[in-house]
Amino acid sequence: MEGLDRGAMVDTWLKKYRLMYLGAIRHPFILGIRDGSVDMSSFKRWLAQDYLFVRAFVAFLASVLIKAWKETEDNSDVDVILAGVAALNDEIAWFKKEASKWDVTLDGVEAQKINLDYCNFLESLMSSDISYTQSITILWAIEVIYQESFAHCLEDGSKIPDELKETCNRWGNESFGQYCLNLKNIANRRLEKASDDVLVKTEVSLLRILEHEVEFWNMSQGAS
Ligand SMILES: Cc1ncc(CN)c(N)n1
Repeated sequence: MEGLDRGAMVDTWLKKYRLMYLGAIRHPFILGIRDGSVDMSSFKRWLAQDYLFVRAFVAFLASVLIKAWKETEDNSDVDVILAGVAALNDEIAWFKKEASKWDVTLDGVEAQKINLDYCNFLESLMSSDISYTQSITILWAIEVIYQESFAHCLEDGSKIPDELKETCNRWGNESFGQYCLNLKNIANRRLEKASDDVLVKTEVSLLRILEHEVEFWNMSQGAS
């Protein structure tokens, strides 16, 4: 597409959809964690539903890993994604531990419709018809929304209850921030050389991710 600085496509999109992005990273659920006013039943609902989402996300991440292995020349992209797979392994263990701390049952918990819709969308992105460029950009978007949301909870002036600090650290810590930056750099590098068709498909799916993420927070606060 003419007139676009493709080297920083992701940044261009973040500017273009700034309000939607802010809706995802400054959602009232997150602001409630930051100022300590969060309703604990919402937090518990989020915990159980996010555990289910993360199990689907593992499969999505595996699909991105396979695409990176097939479509890149050296090992650097695969190594970045592999670090994400390792982190997700810890994340699953953390969800189980956190759930038992809050007396939340994970076995047999049913996904709510909003969660199911999101997981179905994620599954559609695992198809081999979806390019590596689109997949890695989507992976970055999903991760950076959590990273920016929870990092905000840790910024100056926050009043997070002690028992939620670990949750905020999980996604708000510096090394997760670096992982997101690595994903963003890969996405920008790929988008620079992408066809117009891939660019359009990626932009459309990015918008859908923003919508699903906002809906996910809404669901945590009781929307169905
Ligand atoms: C809904 C959602 N979005 C993103 C993430 C971060 N992996 C997550 N755990 N859950």
